[in-house]
Amino acid sequence: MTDTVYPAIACIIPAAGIGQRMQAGKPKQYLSLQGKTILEHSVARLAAIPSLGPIWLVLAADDAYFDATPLAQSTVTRVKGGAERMHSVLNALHFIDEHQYPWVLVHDAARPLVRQSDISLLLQRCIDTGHGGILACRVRDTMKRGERYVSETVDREHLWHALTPQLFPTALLKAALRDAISQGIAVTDEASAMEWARHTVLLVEGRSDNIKITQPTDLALAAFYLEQMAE
Ligand SMILES: Nc1ccn([C@@H]2O[C@H](COP(=O)(O)OP(=O)(O)OP(=O)(O)O)[C@@H](O)[C@H]2O)c(=O)n1
Ligand SMILES: C[C@](O)(CO)[C@H](O)COP(=O)(O)O
Repeated sequence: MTDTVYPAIACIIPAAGIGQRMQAGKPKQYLSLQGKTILEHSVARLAAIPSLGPIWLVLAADDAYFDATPLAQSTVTRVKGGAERMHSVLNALHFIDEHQYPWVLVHDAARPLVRQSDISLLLQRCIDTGHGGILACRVRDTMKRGERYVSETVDREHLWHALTPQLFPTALLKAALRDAISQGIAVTDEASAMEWARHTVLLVEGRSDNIKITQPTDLALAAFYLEQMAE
């Protein structure tokens, strides 16, 4: 990390999901990866970066696991989650003063493998340009549209997988997320709200091993990637 001086950046980690697709019997952010919970890994990735400010951790109102993790003794601020990810992020934004923290970074608890080098690149590109942005990786497979049959092959030339972290000016994200949600816009990530509000969103190419733990096979893949990182 260079000694670049950045404006104060608040961090939000949405961790209030139930991990239904993981079928693990507990929220996937509390599954173990090399002896630590996925949540601990994701928090540690952000906490290791000096340029990032305090963390607002969004937990389910009925979370029954957090207090048993070492994070219960950490300095993270807990916020109550909402019905969907977008509500959880907006709940956290309500506690973040945009004058104190002009930028906010949002990172999924379910993405424990993000590299500091990728986060540093995102910070640099966004703060240097003044535009918010997202880590993303290019689509490498041929993309099809359809259900039971192919209806279309989609040109993948300019297609990306949106990842996290996603980094935006706090005031702009607050307004965009609030307005998009109130108008029923489908918001699956922060960038969707910012695009809807017609703000520029930078695409910052990141590593494809910054996977989101979503389905059962992802845990073994994450363990493999983590071992590769240690070497
Ligand atoms: N109401 C919600 C839903 C999701 N998340 C968080 O948003 C991130 C990405 O969401 P996803 O991968 O969909 O997690 P889940 O919603 O738990 O997964 P599923 O859809 O399989 O239940 C996760 O860290 C999850 O904990 C959240 O904070 N609040
Ligand atoms: C935010 C995100 O991780 C970007 O790819 C993704 O949109 C989360 O989607 P999910 O359905 O909530 O997992």
